[in-house]
Amino acid sequence: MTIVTQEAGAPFGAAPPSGDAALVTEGLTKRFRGGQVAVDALDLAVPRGSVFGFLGPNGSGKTTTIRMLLGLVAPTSGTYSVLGLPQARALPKVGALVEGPAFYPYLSGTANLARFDAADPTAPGGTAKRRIADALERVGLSAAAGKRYRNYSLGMRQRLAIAAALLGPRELLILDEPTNGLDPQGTREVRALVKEIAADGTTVFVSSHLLAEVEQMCTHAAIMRAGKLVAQGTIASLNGGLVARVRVETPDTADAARVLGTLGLADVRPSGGEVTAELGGHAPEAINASLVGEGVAVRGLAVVRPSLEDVFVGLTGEGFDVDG
Ligand SMILES: Nc1ncnc2c1ncn2[C@@H]1O[C@H](COP(=O)(O)OP(=O)(O)OP(=O)(O)O)[C@@H](O)[C@H]1O
Repeated sequence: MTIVTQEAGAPFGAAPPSGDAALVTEGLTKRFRGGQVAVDALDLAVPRGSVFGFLGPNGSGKTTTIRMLLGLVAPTSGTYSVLGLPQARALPKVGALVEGPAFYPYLSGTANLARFDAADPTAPGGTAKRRIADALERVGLSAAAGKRYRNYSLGMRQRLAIAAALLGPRELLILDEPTNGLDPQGTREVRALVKEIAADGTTVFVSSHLLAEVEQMCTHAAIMRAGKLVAQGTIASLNGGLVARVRVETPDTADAARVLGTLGLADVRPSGGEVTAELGGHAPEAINASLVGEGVAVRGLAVVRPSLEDVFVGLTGEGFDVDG
């Protein structure tokens, strides 16, 4: 699906090439009445087969972007393409979870999905039973299929919501903050499920305000701040812009700094009780052996790898504040 919109008076642009991308946006912008720009000239490219983390503090424009991609909100300007198909053909191949579906507490998982399926005009009625059983199986709820929804744990409830998004063969699954409000167990269940779904070949586009979650669950990420894209790419490439450092805890900071310098480590920085330096290609155990061999009292030695939070801070000069 390729949707092209225009600013008043502006010419229509060409649809972006979708190539091997599940989602592409070019200059996608949403300005709400009252003038607030929720999404500002967003250029996204989501490769097929990726688990793509759409990361940003609350209020950074994630939900608005997802609503535009699903045709729920009209963009002010810009273009987007879903699975490289016309909208009517793309949407049946897209499962989405935006604001959890309302389930009936006194109905079973199966009965809830049946109601959900019956409300979808694009779902073929004759295969409903099979598709519901398959969806429940896919999210690991077959054994609890006959249990009432109100007796489900938080994780089971969210897995049922994801099952509702998987009631047909999907090439793309879009999940808006799927772990929000879950307990730690439910969060683990949903993260594991996302990985399983992706392993089956479905592209997963998942929004989150949790850096660590995206780092653990995703192959790629885009980082948003105040409606604008800050960075996107593979998790490794995003982190790769920053280098790993070694941190040595020692009372002998001057000696430790000298040894690290002799070994050829760059950017050696001694400060109260510790010395840090760029790890480069050095093996931490070799660094430790050299320090100890030179009589440095090593109390601790750690390799500090850059996180997405460091990337965000490096690019924006701000902390990643989840409250936006
Ligand atoms: N219908 C609307 N009318 C006016 N402003 C809106 C509307 N919907 C969202 N906004 C504003 O647009 C900005 C982006 O909101 P959005 O919900 O897309 O962000 P988000 O990153 O998904 O955050 P959250 O995780 O809190 O939902 C916010 O400042 C929000 O207040």
